[in-house]
Amino acid sequence: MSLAPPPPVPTGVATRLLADLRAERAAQRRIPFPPGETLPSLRRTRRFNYEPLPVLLEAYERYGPIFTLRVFHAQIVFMLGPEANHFMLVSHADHFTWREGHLGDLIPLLGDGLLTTDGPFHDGARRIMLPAFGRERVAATLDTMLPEIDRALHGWHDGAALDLYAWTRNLALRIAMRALFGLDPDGPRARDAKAAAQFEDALGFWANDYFLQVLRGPRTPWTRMLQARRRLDAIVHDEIARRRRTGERGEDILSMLLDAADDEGRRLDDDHVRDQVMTLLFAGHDTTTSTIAFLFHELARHPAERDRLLAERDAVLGRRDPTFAELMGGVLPRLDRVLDETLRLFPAAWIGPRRSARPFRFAGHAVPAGVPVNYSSWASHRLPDVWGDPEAFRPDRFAAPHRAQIPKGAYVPFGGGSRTCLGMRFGQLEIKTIVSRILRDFTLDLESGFALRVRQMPTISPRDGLPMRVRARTGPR
Ligand code: HEM
Repeated sequence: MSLAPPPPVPTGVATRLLADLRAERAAQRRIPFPPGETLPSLRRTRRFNYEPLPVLLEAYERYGPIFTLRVFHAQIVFMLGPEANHFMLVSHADHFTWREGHLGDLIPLLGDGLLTTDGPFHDGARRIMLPAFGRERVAATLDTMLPEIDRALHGWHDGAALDLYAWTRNLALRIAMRALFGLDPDGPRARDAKAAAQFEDALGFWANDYFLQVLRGPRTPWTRMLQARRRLDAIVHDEIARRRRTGERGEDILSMLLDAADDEGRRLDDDHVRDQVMTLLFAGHDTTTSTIAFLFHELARHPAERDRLLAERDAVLGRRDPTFAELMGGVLPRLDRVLDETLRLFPAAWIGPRRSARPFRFAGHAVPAGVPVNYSSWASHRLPDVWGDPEAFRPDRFAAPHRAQIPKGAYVPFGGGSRTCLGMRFGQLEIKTIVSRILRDFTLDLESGFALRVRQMPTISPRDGLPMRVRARTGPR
């Protein structure tokens, strides 16, 4: 027995645009939107597309924790700050849907995975998948990560120049291919090596300017994305069929999902397994990669923090690799704080797009049903009335006495409530393992003159990569 899939969502640009406009008009007739900037503006739209953070912070300053901005064609309600995050993620999470929000744009690539579904279908699938992300399962992935990191570090030497973002992206994709799909990029099956490239091709769609994303027809980014999806699907379905036929199973998530069932014996059918694994790849790849790049960017700009981190690593681990318990059990508190602070300044999944499922009130304003409502961890993490000196990189804000003073809902890099990031533990482990392994032998400096620019689609990442210079560490440890 499998879960009944949700109804399809139209993906045509014109259909979606018209549906948005109709929903907006119907909603507005009943309840006016919260105050804000609601007239169409190409300038605002472009600015939001390229630098959303200042746009959101300026609007917060002007209108408070709830406001409306017209971006592209649609009026979008934004809710920022601790109370807003708690409202959307925890206390009133059932007032919002994901599938009808902008995450629905991902359906053509991801299908009906956790990011694009709601209600019993989502909750049932999440229950079936949860054991695959339990402590022991995630701990076992360390055996996949460490050799891959060693392989990727081969060739690093004192003075080498590299794009750390591109390096990490390649490494994280190889880890994901093994840990999620059980595919071996160096194995005898040539198609295993191709899967990563197809996925990158498909993902490239969201890196296009929005105005290019809406184009349809031959040779458009849309068509290229669909072609890459078809090729990737062929590989994944072939692998699912092979595992079903042979009974072969491994430590990877795909293997687990093929046999997983909930208490009532419900299972994921093959299409659903495909959608979920693709969703995990999508949700985990860019987020992890960007976080590592941002972390090394901040360490390079704050040598005193870097030195403290190196001292901790050397004292606890010397030259050996960390264990899962050490990485995840608070034995390396500096590493934990540096990661927390990196995710405060640069929470990769920076926006949580939803649609209101019913009318509600927040902070004295009414919001109609059926309209886009977003929270933003990125903007919430930079509010000056919540975070002292919000632009400064200060890992010690997460040290024990200060951490307790962070208001509930203020810090949400992994979302919150019953839909908190499913891969949080896996992502944290991967990031800490890679960072800690690099720091065993190397430090990294920014190329002189480099100035970080952030790209925001679909997750935030360094727009121009991260050119860095390797310095080999010397001396006993
Ligand atoms: C630093 C790394 C990561 C960050 C910052 C991050 C952040 C997030 C956030 C903020 C959400 C909630 C989005 C919302 O509320 O709209 C989320 C959901 C999710 N993440 Fe992550 N993520 C990371 C790594 C991963 C990894 C490695 C995986 C998978 C292996 C993953 C899988 C998921 C899934 C499946 C969901 C949807 C959960 C649900 O709706 O039930 N994430 N993530």
